[in-house]
Amino acid sequence: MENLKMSGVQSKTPLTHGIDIDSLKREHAGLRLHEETIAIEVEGLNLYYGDKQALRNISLKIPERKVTAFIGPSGCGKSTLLRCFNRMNDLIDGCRIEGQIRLHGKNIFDRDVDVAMLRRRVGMVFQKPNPFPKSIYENVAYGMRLAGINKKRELDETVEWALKGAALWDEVKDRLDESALGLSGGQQQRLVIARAIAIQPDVILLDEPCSALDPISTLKVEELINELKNRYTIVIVTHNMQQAARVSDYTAFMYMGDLIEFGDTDQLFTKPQQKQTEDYITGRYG
Ligand SMILES: Nc1ncnc2c1ncn2[C@@H]1O[C@H](COP(=O)(O)OP(=O)(O)OP(=O)(O)O)[C@@H](O)[C@H]1O
Repeated sequence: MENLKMSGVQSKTPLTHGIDIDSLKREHAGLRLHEETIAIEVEGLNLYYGDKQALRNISLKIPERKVTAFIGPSGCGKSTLLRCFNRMNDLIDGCRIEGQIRLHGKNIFDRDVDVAMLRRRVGMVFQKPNPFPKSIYENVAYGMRLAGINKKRELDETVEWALKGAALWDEVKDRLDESALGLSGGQQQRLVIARAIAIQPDVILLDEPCSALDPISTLKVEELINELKNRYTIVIVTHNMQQAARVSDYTAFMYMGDLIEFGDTDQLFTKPQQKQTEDYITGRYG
């Protein structure tokens, strides 16, 4: 397995966080990272906010059309790493990055990369649903309009397709002209996901997408993630280890800016290779 440091835990330890991985419906047992097609390859990534180093020599490969979760205690750098993938950190004063991130082989930090285009290919959904104060329809059509698509039929078709893809169509098809702000939090989050997929990205970044949602909405978004991975590469930051175990194929455990362990989710939760990973998933810290 790539990127695993091989010292550490010898035997399986009972997991006190109650993650009963065997009882989860795992369609993806027996995944092998070295057999995957890689969508994003991170190599020797260091990131500094001013003098403070937030990411240390991170290297990992994110497989295409799978769900990869980043877990770890608060402040370990999960969101920072996620934000690198569509260069959102470019917007932060004093942020400096070394190393490479290749999206399908092309370094996203190369001078000739069009950042607006990169962000179309690598969409992002945040913790708090952030629909625009526009109609449901216009929220989903927004990215297409920005791309110069104005034909009503094309817009109608894509809006319907994206809302269906985000498992929201049935709930909103009779109120497309109403304000998106009138939707529930869970519906708003699925709307934001519909807005992201309407422009047909390659990758969807989800930064704690369920932390502001109730359990039923969370379940719907998790089901949606499971469906979307047939078409998109998904990277999710989550505080919730049960959620990482439920939705992801691969998991990266980070601690204080370091990538401690990365591998098949089942393996990481049941047979962690590193003592720090074991301590975290058994609730000894974090
Ligand atoms: N814009 C910023 N300017 C300066 N420091 C920052 C900035 N954003 C994050 N940091 C620092 O970088 C480190 C990593 O933060 P980051 O938000 O990536 O962690 P995280 O693992 O996502 O945390 P959480 O789970 O609490 O969201 C932290 O020490 C944080 O204080």
